[in-house]
This record gives sequence, C-alpha cells and structure tokens, in this order.
Amino acid sequence: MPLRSVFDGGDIKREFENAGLDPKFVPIIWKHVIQNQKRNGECEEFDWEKQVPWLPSAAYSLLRSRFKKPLSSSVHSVFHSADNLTTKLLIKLHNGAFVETVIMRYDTRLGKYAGKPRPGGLRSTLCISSQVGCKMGCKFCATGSMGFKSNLSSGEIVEQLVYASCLSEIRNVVFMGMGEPLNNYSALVESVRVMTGLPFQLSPKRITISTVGIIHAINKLHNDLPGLNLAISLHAPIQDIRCQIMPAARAFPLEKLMDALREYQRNSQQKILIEYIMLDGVNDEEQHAHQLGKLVETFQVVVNLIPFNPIGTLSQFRTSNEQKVSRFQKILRGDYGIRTTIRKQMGQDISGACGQLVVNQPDKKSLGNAGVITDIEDLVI
Ligand SMILES: C[S@@+](CC[C@H](N)C(=O)[O-])C[C@H]1O[C@@H](n2cnc3c(N)ncnc32)[C@H](O)[C@@H]1O
Ligand code: SF4
Repeated sequence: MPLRSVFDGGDIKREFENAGLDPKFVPIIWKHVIQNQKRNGECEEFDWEKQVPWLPSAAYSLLRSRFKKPLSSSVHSVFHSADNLTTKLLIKLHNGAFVETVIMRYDTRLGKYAGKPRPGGLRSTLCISSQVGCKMGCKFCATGSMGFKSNLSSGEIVEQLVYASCLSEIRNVVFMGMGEPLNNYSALVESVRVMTGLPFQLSPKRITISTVGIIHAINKLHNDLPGLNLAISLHAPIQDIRCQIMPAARAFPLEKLMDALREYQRNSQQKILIEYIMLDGVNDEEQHAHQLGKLVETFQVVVNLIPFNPIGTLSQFRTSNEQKVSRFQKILRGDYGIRTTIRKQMGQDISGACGQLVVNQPDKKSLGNAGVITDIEDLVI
C-alpha cells in the first residue's frame, strides 16, 4: 500500500530498514522536502532524484514506489490578521476533511508581550490540531460540538509544522488546536519525536501538550516523551462543576486526575500549566478561586486564566468580566502564592481560535468569529 506522508516518521524509517537502507537518510529527505516546499510550494509530481540529491538508487526506487508526492495534506487557504501577528492555515487532509493550524507571532522588539524589549525580533508559536472533531464534548468548545470525525496521522500533524515553517520561524508548538491529543496517542508521540529530531530540532521544552486529562495516557506520557510541557484543561476546582461543563470528567474524576498529575510531576520534575476558562457565574466566584488555590497549592504550577471565547449559538456561556478575572488572579497569587497569568487575545479579525472552530466547509462563513487566544509568555513555563 502506498504511504501517505513522508513525515510519518516511524513508517518511512521502517521501510528504509526493510529495504536494507540506512534510516539516517530520512531526516536528509525531510530537509530537502521542506526546502522544496519553501521554494516551490505544492507540487503535483515530485522529482525525487532532482529534489533530494545524493541518495543511493535503491532509496529512489523506494521513494518513487511509495510516494507520488511527499506531503499528504495541502494548504487550502491562508488568513492573515490585520496586524500580521496571527496567521491561520486551513489545511485539507487526504480524506477531504479540514483542520486548521494557527501561527502566533510575538514581536519581542516591541516588548509587547515580554514587558521589556529584547533582541531577536519575531518569535512564533504554532497551535496544532491532532484530530478532526473531538469526542470529549466540552460544553464551551466548538470542536467538541462536532463530535469525533477522525484522527490525524503523525505525518499530518508534522505537515502543519512544515507549512507553518514556510511562513515563519516556529519556536514553540502547542497542541491546542482541534482535538484531544492524548486520544490520538501513538500519532502524537510519533509526531513529537519527528519534531524534536533533525531537521526540525524543536526543544521538547518548547512543545506543550494540552489535554482534558486522559489519566491512562498521562501516566505514560513522561516515559514516552520526556521533557515536554503538560497543560491541563482543568476549568473547575471541584468534580461537580467539572462534570457540568466537561462530560469527560465523569470518566476521569478530579481526584484521580490530581493523583496522576502528582505522579507525573514527581517523575518529570516539571511545572504543569493549569488552564482555566473563566465562565460567568459558573466557575468564577471567589470561593472557586479558593478551592482552586487549595487544590493546586502543593503542586508546581502556573495557572492560566482564559477569557471564554464566544462560539455563537453553540454554547450558553459568557465570559467573566475583567474585575472578576483580576479578583480571581489576586486570590490565587496573594493567598496561595500561585503564579497566575491571564491569557491575551490575538487575531480576532481572521476568525480563528485554537480549537474553537467547527470546520465543515472551507468558506468564510463556516469559520465562525472566535479570536485566537493564547499568550506565549504563559505557555513557555
Ligand atoms: C481546544 S483545546 C485542544 C486541546 C485539548 N483537547 C484540551 O482540551 O486541552 C485547547 C484549549 O482551548 C480551550 N477552549 C476550548 N473552547 C474554548 C472557548 N470557547 N474559549 C476559550 N478557550 C477554549 C480548551 O479548554 C483548551 O484549554
Ligand atoms: S476543549 Fe479539548 S477536549 Fe474539550 S471538546 Fe474541545 S478539543 Fe475536545
């Protein structure tokens, strides 16, 4: 059977080994494919001999027989925000489904997000999708309302980085786009291994996996992918509220989740990012801040308070007002000494947000009007 993406790292390396070829050729192939993508963009037919020189002839026969072209997905459309700090790519997968990936640029020269000017210019974070739709059904999330459609292959996950790298130098990757990455575990692991190896060489410290809290996967994550950042979509300090807004909390109870996080932290010795959407009248009262403070005060965490992004008629929630958010932050900081940040909004004018889209058709109407909300300073912990 023909392989779909040259970036399905495990598959192509296995093929090379089976053919008696050194798998060390594979990263060289990736480097040339990326260079070609940057220079020429999409291609109908790929001339392996021309585009990837100096391989043994057996490698060319293998590549020709397995791949008509190296990438399995394609970029359908690109949207830039007016300030040019956010770019959204709508990507068509081999099965005809669409996902999106969002580039967020932070101008460190302006010191806009860093507080003070630093050399280096633009740094970019890429928000990546791991699934089409999601079965976890969180009540505040547009992707959840789609239900689960399909998993991305590891190659399709990496291809988002390939396309984004053609537009910006990507320094950080966050799995905060469509889908629950830990529900597509083997593709996640494989894709991160490719991203951290040659030629991408992203530091694991610059990759963040955001999860609703799939306990059995968290238990093996540190072994499979040491050194990554883990972000937990907690969103409520007690099991009752969590179940109301996140049905998955019934299968992964808060108490057991906290036990798993404690174990994760003991093994990894790393800070955990706690994501907390501020929902008016649901989880944003002072008592909730105290409950959250008590729940996480013995952990090494950074709490990131997230303004709820409206998702049209799909949800009954409203975001908390600024006073409530800053009161919440004050309690966590002042009473519990917990580093607590508030996520900033970016790119609202291009109708894109990490994981908040229901992508049915690639027309502008279907893209909703949610804004990208994320803040690199909060994500790199
Ligand atoms: C879409 S999820 C994808 C990763 C993973 N499934 C998770 O839930 O952590 C990324 C982040 O976006 C948040 N999110 C989802 N819908 C949102 C909304 N309407 N407003 C703000 N944040 C939202 C999630 O809670 C999560 O923290
Ligand atoms: S917030 Fe994450 S886990 Fe929940 S439905 Fe959306 S993508 Fe799935």
